[in-house]
Amino acid sequence: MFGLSKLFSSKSVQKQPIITALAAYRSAAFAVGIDESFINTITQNDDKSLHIKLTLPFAGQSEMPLVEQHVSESLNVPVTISAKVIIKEAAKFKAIKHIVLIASGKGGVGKSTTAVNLAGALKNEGAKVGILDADIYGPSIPMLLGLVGAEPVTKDNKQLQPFDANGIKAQSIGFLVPSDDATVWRGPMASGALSQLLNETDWGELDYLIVDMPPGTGDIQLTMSQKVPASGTVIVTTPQDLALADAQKGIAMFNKVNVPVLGLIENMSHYICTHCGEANHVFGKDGAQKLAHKHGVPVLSHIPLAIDIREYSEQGKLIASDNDAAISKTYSAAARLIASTLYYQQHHNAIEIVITED
Ligand SMILES: Nc1ncnc2c1ncn2[C@@H]1O[C@H](COP(=O)(O)OP(=O)(O)OP(=O)(O)O)[C@@H](O)[C@H]1O
Repeated sequence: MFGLSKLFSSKSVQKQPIITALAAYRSAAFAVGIDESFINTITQNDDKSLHIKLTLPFAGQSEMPLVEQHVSESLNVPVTISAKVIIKEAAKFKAIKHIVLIASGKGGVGKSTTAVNLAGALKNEGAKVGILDADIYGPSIPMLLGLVGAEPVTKDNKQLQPFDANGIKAQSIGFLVPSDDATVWRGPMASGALSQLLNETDWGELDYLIVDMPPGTGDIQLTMSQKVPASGTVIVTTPQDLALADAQKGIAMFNKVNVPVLGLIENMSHYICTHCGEANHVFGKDGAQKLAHKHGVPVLSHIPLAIDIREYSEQGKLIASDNDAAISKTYSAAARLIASTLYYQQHHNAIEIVITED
């Protein structure tokens, strides 16, 4: 994409070893390495140390310290990397590049908690992010983002202004409709309200809009999924058999309406004992993995059952945005993987996924 000569500020820099080292980097999100086309400039300092500027086509900034370490060890010189995220794909809806549905087969598995924290993590990865709470049965995003009591504001009496929750643009069906009314909703009504919120909110430019869907796989969820031009869905489940059986119905529903299932997130996957540090599989083990394998989709993350997650949520704070909280790394890794999957889904020639029996 760039003329190679333009990449290097000094003619004496050996280009190929740097390109090779970047290409050889491997992680879940950068499964095929850092492509040459991501390189913006490379500068060599007097002391031979290198500074590499990258433009990432998906949200993945926080992985750069690991890339620095890898390239530095490969070349045996100190390396610093700065990266900005520019998603070049065409917007799929207004100025929104990707809409990602966060769904669950049944209620109470931690879908909304996961949705807001993924939004926070995507923002930390350098992306412009919004969240739309479409859970008509119990819109909890305002509470999770500390926006309880906020009143929606319109611009020129036409467009609804999204709320700003620490840089995340947020909108909720709960601001418009009292949740008690949801019990009498039908599919067309719910999907109409969702379309209205999507259309009439002044989202501006967004890289990722996370939609917190109502739990379940009935008529309402089906109609809503058909209405949204989604790039993909993430299904949240717990390891319990019942939740997994419902998650399976979720996969079937999204297959039916041709929304790609990006993967499963196993929430409340295990509990780390605060005394001995051992992982206890309170609700069962490997269930999501088996389900994922059966349907040829990945497990994007195993999020532990953690008191911190609940406590932050109750205070309207995002644990994923607190770099000091160990769990934030789990949400970041999941967010990078979702962003990378969305990118490679469109640039699929670049990657070949082989699923083996072991
Ligand atoms: N990993 C976790 N560790 C501890 N508590 C969690 C975790 N995930 C979610 N919770 C807690 O579980 C409860 C249910 O979570 P949440 O509201 O996100 O579920 P949900 O699937 O969106 O529910 P609903 O389907 O009713 O909308 C909340 O009290 C939340 O704080």
